[in-house]
Amino acid sequence: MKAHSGEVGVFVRIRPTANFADDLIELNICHKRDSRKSHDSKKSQLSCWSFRLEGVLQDVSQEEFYARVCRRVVLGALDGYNGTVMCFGQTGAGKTYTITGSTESYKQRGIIPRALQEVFQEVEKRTEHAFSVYLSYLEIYNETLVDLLSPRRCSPHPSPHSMVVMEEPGRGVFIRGLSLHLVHSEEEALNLLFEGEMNRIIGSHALNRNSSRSHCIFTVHIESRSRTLSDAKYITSKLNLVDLAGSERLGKTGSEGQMLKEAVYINKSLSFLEQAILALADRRRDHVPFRQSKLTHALKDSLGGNCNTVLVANIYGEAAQIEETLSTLRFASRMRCVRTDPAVNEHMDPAHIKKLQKDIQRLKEELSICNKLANRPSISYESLSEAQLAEINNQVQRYLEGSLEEISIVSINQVQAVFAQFKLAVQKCVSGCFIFFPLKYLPLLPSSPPPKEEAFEVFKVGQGSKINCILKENKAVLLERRTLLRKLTDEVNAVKREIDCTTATIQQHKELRRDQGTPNVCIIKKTLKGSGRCFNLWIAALKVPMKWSLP
Ligand SMILES: Nc1ncnc2c1ncn2[C@@H]1O[C@H](COP(=O)(O)OP(=O)(O)OP(=O)(O)O)[C@@H](O)[C@H]1O
Repeated sequence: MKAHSGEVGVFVRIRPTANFADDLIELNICHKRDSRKSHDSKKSQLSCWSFRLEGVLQDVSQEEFYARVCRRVVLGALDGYNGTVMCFGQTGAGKTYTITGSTESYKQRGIIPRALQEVFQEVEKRTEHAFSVYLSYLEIYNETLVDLLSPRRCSPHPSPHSMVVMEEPGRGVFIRGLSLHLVHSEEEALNLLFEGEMNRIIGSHALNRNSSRSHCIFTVHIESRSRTLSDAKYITSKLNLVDLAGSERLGKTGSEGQMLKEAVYINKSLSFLEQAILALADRRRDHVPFRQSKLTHALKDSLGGNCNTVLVANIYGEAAQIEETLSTLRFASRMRCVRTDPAVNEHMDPAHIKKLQKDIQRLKEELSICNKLANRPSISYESLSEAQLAEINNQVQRYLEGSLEEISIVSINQVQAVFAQFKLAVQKCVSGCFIFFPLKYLPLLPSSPPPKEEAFEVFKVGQGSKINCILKENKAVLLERRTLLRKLTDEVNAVKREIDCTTATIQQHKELRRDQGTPNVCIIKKTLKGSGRCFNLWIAALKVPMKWSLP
């Protein structure tokens, strides 16, 4: 169901009477602008008032009333929106009849039993969700909080003072000490409603034989969890059905003694309610006096805010009650100015969160054992702080600009952050946003694949710079060795030439000596070193006489 944001829904219900004051009360359904016009034109005539309301219901059945005014609030509560239906008006005008209904016939049952029926019918229909429904029934009598469903009610010393209106962030307003009752069916819920009704304080005066002497808040607390999604989210809502005590003119009701005291309390708390509504309706005011009375404090988050709120103004249609009717309608039109902004009450299940946290811890431990076994240095899996993210972004930016050679990475999350930044930079570039890329980094862009040689050059000055250095060093060593080898070859060739000459000379001597005597021969060992290797050359030479010379 879509939430109705904006104003509080305000409806008027007229108690049936044979003496409807047609000459005093005119029921008009006007276009908004026309209605304002008529209001302005009648300002000067003090005896005429015009009120703009969402609907006026006269002689409507309980069924039609529920369908037109309450159904959307009840269905909203099943969707997770808080809802409030509140009956306000003069004593005897039909508030209890509207909220609870008459026990005379099933047809005359009021909003509460119909809402309970609707809730359990919907619970049956919405099989994809598991619903929990709890009920509470609070009475505020002479500024005292009373639990109408308290299990301790029958005890000889029930303690009404142990209940307190509390506020907690995330929980809103609640009554500490008020009993909550889990109910599984409409029947169980109705039994509790009747039990609470029996405990209400009723008095009798001239205008109402069964006058409620207190304010009553019947609350249906709904919690729903998805059966199909196993997530930690769940929604809650409160449906408040409020039967306010009736305002009364003491002269008319003739209240005395205890009844008079009750009437004073009732009128005072209703006046505080009016003050709170005035403040809520005035957008310039930032303080709303909710704590002036138990009633306003208990209803703090049920009068506007994130709640679907409906006010039913119960009035008499008789001339004798015209003053009270005017006062009720004034309150109703003020209530219309209260802004609402209904929102679903979504929560995270603390037990589920705890379980997930435990799972994460266990997985981290397993991962750390795996890393140890795989001889990997300790890798951090912690998520990055704002400062760490900013540092990574800065490094990526400098890397892209060419002022940083390497991005230091020590964790998996940093790798992800770096990739995310690269992706962002590429996306910006592709989508036409200006970003500075030096020429050598352009090959990073998928839209312009570089030639191999160019890519190698980029590699040599970038990531491959170390390898390039080693390559250069090795080249220098090889060059040095080549020079040495050339020198050695020259030497060997010279020696060889020497040997050839010597051999030729020996040959000549041999031929000469063949007739003269024995030759003088020895072995010369010559060692040459070069390029880290030893070249041993064994050279046979002849010791020639000093007088011997090369040709
Ligand atoms: N719309 C209605 N149709 C039939 N009977 C009604 C209607 N409204 C009120 N009544 C009857 O009028 C009488 C007074 O109504 P009810 O007790 O609901 O008034 P009330 O506003 O709750 O008064 P109080 O503030 O004193 O408790 C009851 O007998 C009730 O049945």
